[in-house]
Amino acid sequence: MNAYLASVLESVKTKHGNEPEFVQTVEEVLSSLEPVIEKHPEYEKVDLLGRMVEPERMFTFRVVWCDDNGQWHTNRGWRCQFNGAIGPYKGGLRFQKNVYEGIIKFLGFEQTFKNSLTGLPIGGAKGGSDFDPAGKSDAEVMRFCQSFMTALYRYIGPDIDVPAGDMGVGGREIGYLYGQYRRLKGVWENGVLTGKGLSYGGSLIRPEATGYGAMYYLQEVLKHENDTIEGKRIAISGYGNVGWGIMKKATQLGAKVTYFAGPDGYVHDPDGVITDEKLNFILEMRAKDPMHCKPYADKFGCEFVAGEKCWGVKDVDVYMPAAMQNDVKMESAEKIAASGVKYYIEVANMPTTNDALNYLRAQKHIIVAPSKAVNAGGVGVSALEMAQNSERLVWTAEEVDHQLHKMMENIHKVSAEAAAEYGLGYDLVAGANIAGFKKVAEAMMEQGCF
Ligand SMILES: NC(=O)C1=CN([C@@H]2O[C@H](COP(=O)(O)OP(=O)(O)OC[C@H]3O[C@@H](n4cnc5c(N)ncnc54)[C@H](O)[C@@H]3O)[C@@H](O)[C@H]2O)C=CC1
Ligand SMILES: O=C(O)CCC(=O)C(=O)O
Repeated sequence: MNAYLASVLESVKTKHGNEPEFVQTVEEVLSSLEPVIEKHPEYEKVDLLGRMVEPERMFTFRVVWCDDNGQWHTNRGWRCQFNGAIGPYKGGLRFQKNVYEGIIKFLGFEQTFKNSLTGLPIGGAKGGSDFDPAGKSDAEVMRFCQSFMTALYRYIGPDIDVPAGDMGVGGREIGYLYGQYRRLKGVWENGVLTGKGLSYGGSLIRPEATGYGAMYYLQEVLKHENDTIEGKRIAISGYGNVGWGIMKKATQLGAKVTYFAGPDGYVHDPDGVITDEKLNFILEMRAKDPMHCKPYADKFGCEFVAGEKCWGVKDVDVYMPAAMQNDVKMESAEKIAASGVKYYIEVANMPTTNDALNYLRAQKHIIVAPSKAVNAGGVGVSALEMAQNSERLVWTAEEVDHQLHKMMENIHKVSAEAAAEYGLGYDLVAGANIAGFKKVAEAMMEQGCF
């Protein structure tokens, strides 16, 4: 690694030794940037990379709420406004027990490059809380969200910072958050949040956008390989918002999800999750209990393998981890490589550890696509929601879907072109990092040092 890159990485490791996920993503991105840094020695002079790995600001706040039994609880909330060089800060909120600064920072860093790849004017941010919505009543979630927004509302706005959903934050939470924002500000500023309900400014297709976008990206990879989507069998992890979108779009395109994994094990449905009955059951199942997918196997008479992941199954054509970070470690990567599968398409944010990712990229028979490109359709449609809110218009589902499709084609194209420009062949991982980096770097260079 070039000396400047190595020194930036070393300093991140020293400063953030207790935030391994953040160190991991920085290492992954920087390891792709060597040829760009060699070509642009001016970046070192202004310490562009040193500035890029430091959030513009990050804050922590107390969130106090009362449960249905009258017991009060104290959680922590965070917002990390990572990089605003190309647009207002933009990125989701994650409510999950294990959330801490390192998770929020890793997600904010990834978001900066992902948002740049969409081609739209949105900077990178992320936020969340160590609050776990699982098992809480609607009233408890509402009180939590109201308290969270009371702490956050001064620091966000349609032209400042626009949160959205991520794990544990869906339409219900966004509704409560927006209600509290409106109550506190006394203005109609629905562009302050995305992923809203349709009755108050949400965009058609936003709930499906990340999964649909991932499938459109997969189609571009298949086209590149002179292959087609028809009949492809897909194994995924996660059956949340993103997994469900993949299942729906796969069915529409003539492919099918035949394996899906949850925290309790994995389901094998050789017929595929393709009927409305099955897709709706998934929605109900996750609303009731996001930790168990076995009820699907019980209901539809499929095989369920408890406590295992589906990485390594042989009768699929595509793997798409769509649950959480570091879901695929070295041991799973070896099984995936041994299965002979050709397409490894990351969907969740950073679903693969760096050693596993590098191992998979080194396999000649596997094409690896990186999450920050593949899942960018979600935030991309969030930006389209912001555009609709600004013009006070509502676009049709066809219009949004069309724009999403074009966006995903373009993300694949610019990533492949960036890799080719630096002599890296069809390396979609490096290509996405370089293409995402270039726009942010140019904007930072033009705006001066701060
Ligand atoms: N919602 C969105 O629009 C976007 C989400 N993402 C990323 O996609 C991933 C999934 O997000 P969502 O579907 O929105 O979240 P979600 O909360 O709706 O669903 C997460 C899913 O992961 C499963 N899961 C949790 N722990 C697991 C474990 N240990 N093993 C296997 N499965 C497990 C849950 O059962 C659930 O099905 C996350 O990494 C998120 O950051 C990325 C871009 C946009
Ligand atoms: O829609 C958004 O603003 C953010 C989506 C998100 O959380 C992500 O891209 O990881």
